[in-house]
Order: sequence, then C-alpha cells, then structure tokens
Amino acid sequence: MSVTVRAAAKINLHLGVGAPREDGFHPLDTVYQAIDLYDDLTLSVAGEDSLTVAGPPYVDVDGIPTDASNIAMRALAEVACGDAHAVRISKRVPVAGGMAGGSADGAAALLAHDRLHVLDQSDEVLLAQAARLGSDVPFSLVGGTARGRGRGEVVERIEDLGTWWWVVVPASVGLSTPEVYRHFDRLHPDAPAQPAEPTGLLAALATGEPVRLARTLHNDLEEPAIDLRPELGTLIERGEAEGALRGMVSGSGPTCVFLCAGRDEAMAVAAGLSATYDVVLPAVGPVAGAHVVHPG
Ligand SMILES: C[C@](O)(CO)[C@H](O)COP(=O)(O)OP(=O)(O)OC[C@H]1O[C@@H](n2ccc(N)nc2=O)[C@H](O)[C@@H]1O
Ligand SMILES: Nc1ncnc2c1ncn2[C@@H]1O[C@H](COP(=O)(O)OP(=O)(O)OP(=O)(O)O)[C@@H](O)[C@H]1O
Repeated sequence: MSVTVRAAAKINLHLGVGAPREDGFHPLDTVYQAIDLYDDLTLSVAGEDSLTVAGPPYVDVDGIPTDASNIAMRALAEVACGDAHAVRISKRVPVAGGMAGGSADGAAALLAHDRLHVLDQSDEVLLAQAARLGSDVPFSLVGGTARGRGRGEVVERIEDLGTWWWVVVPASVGLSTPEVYRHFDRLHPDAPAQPAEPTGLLAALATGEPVRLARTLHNDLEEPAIDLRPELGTLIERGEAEGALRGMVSGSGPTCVFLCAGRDEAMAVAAGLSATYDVVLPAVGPVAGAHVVHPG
C-alpha cells in the first residue's frame, strides 16, 4: 500500500520584505502562485526509514539530503507515531531555486502520511504542522494564488480566475535563501518594519490581463539576488527582449520567471531563450496545492 502526492512549485508575484523580527525571520507580505511544475512523493510503510530521489538532469539530485534532514523526513518525524516509512521523490522543481521545492516535498509528506494512515486530519491541523516545518510549506498545501503574511506561513486564498503563462529558467547552481535575506539586510539596513503591500497587484490579478499584472510584479529579494548573481540581470533583460511582458527573480532566486501574454507567446519566448539557456520550461498557473494522484 502506498500513497502518491503531487505538490507544485511556487512563484512570488509580490514579495514585500520588512526589517528582521526579533526571532531573525523577516515579516512578509507576499502573493504566491502555484505553477504546473511538480514534485511527486510516494510514501509507504517500511521496515526502516529510507528516501530516494530521481529527476531529470537539470535537477541537482546530489544536492538533496537523503537522511533525516530531508524536509520530507522532517515532516514525517513531526507526525509519525512509530512506523518507519519509505519515501520516493520524483523531482522536477529546481533545487535551492527559490521555487519552494523542499517545501513542496514537506507538504506532500504531511498529506501522504495523513492519507496513508487514514487519519483524516482537518486542514487546520495540517496547516499548523506545515507552518512548523517552514515558512513556504503552508502555501504548498493550499496552492492556487494566495496572500502570505507573518513570515509567509499565514496564508489566505485569493480568487484568481486568470490563466497566467510563464517561462521558467532555472540556474545550474542554487542560492541559499538565508544568504539572500542576509544580503537584503546589508543593502537595506533601514528597511521599514512593515513590508510593502500588494495593493496594485491584487487589482491587476482581478482583471485577468497579463499586461496589467506584468506592471505590478514586485520582489524585494530581486536586488540582493542579482547583486549576488549579476548574470540574472542579463537573463531578465534577454527574456524581455525575446517578448516576455516582464521577467523577475523567483523568490530568493536564482530561478528567473517570465510572464507572457499567453500560451503561444510563452512558447516563442521559451524557444528564443533555449538558444542560450540549457533549461527553459514553459509553465501555467494557478494550479492546485498538494493532492493525491495515482502513481504514473
Ligand atoms: C524566499 C521565500 O521562498 C519567499 O516565499 C521564503 O521566504 C522562504 O521560505 P522557506 O524556504 O520556507 O524558509 P524557512 O525554511 O522558514 O526559513 C529558512 C531561512 O530563511 C530566512 N527567512 C525565511 C522566511 C522569512 N520570512 N524570513 C527569513 O529571514 C531565515 O534565515 C530562515 O532561517
Ligand atoms: N526534499 C528536498 N528537496 C530539495 N532540497 C531539500 C529537500 N530537503 C532538504 N533540502 C535542502 O534544502 C535546501 C533548499 O532547498 P529548496 O529546493 O527547498 O530551496 P528553495 O526552492 O530555494 O526554497 P524556498 O523557495 O522555499 O526558499 C537544499 O539546498 C537542500 O540542501
């Protein structure tokens, strides 16, 4: 008996970051969107704990711990009541890419555990478990388009009837999320306590018009990420020259994402970028949060 859960990568359409709190975390006002780039996690009961990861060549499988420090194993340690488990992850979300790949696996493990053991816990309980694992994990459960506050873990769904086409360009070497936040602090020692609100973006989302959304995309971690990796600035300019409405760093980076006018435009931008960049992935959002699927 096994259960497979699919969980999506995220983009931050808006990422407002405030001055660090006393606990070291930064207050956020963010708008997440789940896109159709997925990890699948399969869970079964076993004699001893084990974890294996497989993925396409662009996924840095060697950069993923397979011991108790893997976020999927941490999730199980949080909730398991004695049983050992075998975990298989089929990974497509770039590692340390700013797309919440680890968080997706943490959310998938929580949901798979709940379903495998027929616990049928409430959303409230699962969301509280997710918040203990990491700031992005509750959103990985919820999916769709949602506003995140607190340190990102307080998630509120947003009605989003749009279909948004993206082109995703991962980097071959990841960036550390804490390092990007530390660099934000260096660049902005006088950052206000309150993060920037996504007022314009929420209005643009409601119109369903990509040109309007493009004008309101905002990421406070873009500047530190580009300062650490200047080539990301070149990539963003190139994607916009290829016809994207707007390019931006995804979360803490280094993955860059490009909003396009529609499906055909995304395919054209992807074809143009493919001449220079090895991995270029068209994607659409919003999509569902973590959910059970039949193993493929
Ligand atoms: C950059 C984002 O992806 C935007 O959604 C998230 O803020 C990162 O979320 P995450 O990877 O789930 O982060 P966590 O695992 O909770 O924290 C990892 C580290 O990131 C930094 N961190 C994270 C979230 C936050 N609001 N402030 C922070 O300063 C802290 O150094 C923390 O020790
Ligand atoms: N299941 C997992 N998948 C990927 N990385 C994991 C996993 N478990 C632990 N890690 C570790 O966590 C680090 C960050 O990985 P992750 O892919 O979640 O970064 P990220 O997408 O930049 O995160 P975020 O966008 O939430 O800040 C990796 O470098 C790796 O060492």
